[in-house]
Amino acid sequence: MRPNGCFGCGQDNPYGLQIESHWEGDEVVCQWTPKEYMIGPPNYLYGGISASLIDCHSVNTALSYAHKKVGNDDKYDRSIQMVTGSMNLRYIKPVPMREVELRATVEKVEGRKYFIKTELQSDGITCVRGDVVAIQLKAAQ
Ligand SMILES: CCCCCCCCCCCCCCCC(=O)SCCNC(=O)CCNC(=O)[C@H](O)C(C)(C)COP(=O)(O)OP(=O)(O)OC[C@H]1O[C@@H](n2cnc3c(N)ncnc32)[C@H](O)[C@@H]1OP(=O)(O)O
Repeated sequence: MRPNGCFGCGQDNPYGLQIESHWEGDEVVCQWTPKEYMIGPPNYLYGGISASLIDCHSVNTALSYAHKKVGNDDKYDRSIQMVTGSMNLRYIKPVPMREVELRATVEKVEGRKYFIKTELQSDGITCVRGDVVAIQLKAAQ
């Protein structure tokens, strides 16, 4: 997906998080390591960064799923566009300042709405859980 300036996943945004998400069976997975300055409480990741990670990873999960639904597994179709409609987060445990893993599944699709469940884990422990509704833009938008 290039050029891509998205703050979450854009490889062309040097100030962004530059996450890379990929399918593993029915889940979309991403490993990512924070920079030191992304700290919030002492020793722990800033909560807004967790939110951004979950946001982008979830919307990309929906975007990729929408491509798969029409039999397109490998080519980015710019006519399929997805935005975050809503996001509900539960911060269960503080996130240590080391590698995290995001794991997302598509719960259901209703029309243009994609309901995504994403967990942010540290050492296999779920620290943040997100419910995201990604909405596919109407073709004319
Ligand atoms: C050059 C190449 C580049 C290539 C590289 C690109 C890579 C790119 C990677 C992208 C990865 C991005 C990852 C970050 C994602 C963001 O950051 S996106 C930015 C943040 N989000 C926004 O700005 C969204 C702003 N909101 C909107 O634009 C509009 O409100 C929406 C969400 C499109 C909805 O408008 P609409 O299409 O007119 O929707 P509408 O017809 O009213 O409703 C459709 C359905 O959705 C429901 N709905 C509407 N709004 C909501 C809502 N907020 N919550 C839940 N449900 C809703 C309605 O109830 C309705 O449901 P049904 O009645 O059909 O059951």
